[in-house]
Amino acid sequence: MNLSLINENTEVKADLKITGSKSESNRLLILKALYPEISIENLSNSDDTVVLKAALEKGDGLIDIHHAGTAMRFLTAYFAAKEGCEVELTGSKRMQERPVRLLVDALQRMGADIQYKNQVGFPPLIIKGKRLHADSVKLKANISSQYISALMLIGSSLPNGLEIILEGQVTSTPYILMTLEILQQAGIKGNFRDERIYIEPVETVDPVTVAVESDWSSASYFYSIAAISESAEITLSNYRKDSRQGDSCLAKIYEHFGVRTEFGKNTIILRKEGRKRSFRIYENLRNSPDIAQTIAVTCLALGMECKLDGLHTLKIKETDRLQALKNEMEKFGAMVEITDDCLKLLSTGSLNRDVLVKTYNDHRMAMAFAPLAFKTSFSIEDAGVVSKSYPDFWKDLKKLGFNAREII
Ligand SMILES: O=C(O)C1=C[C@@H](OP(=O)(O)O)[C@@H](O)[C@H](O)C1
Ligand SMILES: C=C(OP(=O)(O)O)C(=O)O
Repeated sequence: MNLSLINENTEVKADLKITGSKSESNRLLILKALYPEISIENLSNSDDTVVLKAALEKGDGLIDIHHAGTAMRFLTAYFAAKEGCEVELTGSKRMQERPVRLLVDALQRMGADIQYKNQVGFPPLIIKGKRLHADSVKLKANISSQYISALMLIGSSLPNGLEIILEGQVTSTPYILMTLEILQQAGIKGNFRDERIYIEPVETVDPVTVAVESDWSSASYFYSIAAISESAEITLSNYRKDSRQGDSCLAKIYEHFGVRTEFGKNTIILRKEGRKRSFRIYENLRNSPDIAQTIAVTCLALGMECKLDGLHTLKIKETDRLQALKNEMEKFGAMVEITDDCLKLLSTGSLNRDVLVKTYNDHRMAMAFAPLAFKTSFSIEDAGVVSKSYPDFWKDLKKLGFNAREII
């Protein structure tokens, strides 16, 4: 499905309830599989959560998790430690290019039986679940925090718990802290000090209900909309000021673009307050890589320059996001430079019209470019990709007055 987009209504007022965080949901689903006493509220309706839930229910044989990175990494650890199960864990063509070697190596050192079906280091994986006995494991921490979270999630089910010693510069740290906080909320003790994580062994937990906060990465597109609009009052629920999602740093970052966040009881209200504060912004996004595309496109729409760095993980996500951003922003007339971990938007003249934005099977490409509809008319290819994290995205955008029309 390709969508043509335009929004001539530059004043937005809306009230939306965004689906639960897929990161929180996917952690809780793994924990619930280990400890059925856990109940979950506000579970995400994203494809990535739906496939993870189905995989846990299936439990053996061929399991295809499509594009879901957290599902691939969390399930690798989960099935490796599940005695007696036999699974071939695979995913989309892109998933078969996203590395898992560091995690598989660590699990193998812990006694796991995992083999690569095709290329060493990449899915599909053939996993024969075993009781793992290791107490301690070392892991390089600069490629993906998902490997670390995967081990943390199974740590408490091992006889002596698990110590994880992190090597190198830790990336996406808030996701590790999110895992720890969710474990603690479920009644599992653990700590993370310096480069060492420790998760205590736990056989059963007391019945507990954990509420998933709505997804902050999904909220980023409304921050961008507020920034680009003439006036905005967008109420989003359910959000908390003391969020465990690192992308809640949006509230601070979007002050540069004149967007103020008001925290209510379980809502945030985004208001456009006058003009952007500068013509150039610099952000290191090592701790919040998923909002890089949103911020880059906000700058493009507002004719601002930006330097975004700490982006070394973007090349191994749903697509090479640095290259994809450069390709698509340049179609609008921007000058963009990229390196292995940095994107610089150098200048934008007047925005070209009638561009076709490619999405590269990446939900965030579609959603990040959508707010540009305030400034120019263009189309988005394969717009259905948004369902990976936010299936109702286009429906919600229409509530804000966006004209999104399906084209052939
Ligand atoms: O643990 C998680 O839920 C996630 C961790 C991050 O990945 P990396 O640690 O690979 O950067 C993030 O980009 C991804 O969308 C979700
Ligand atoms: C990178 C992402 O997801 P995953 O790694 O779980 O596929 C994302 O949602 O932006």
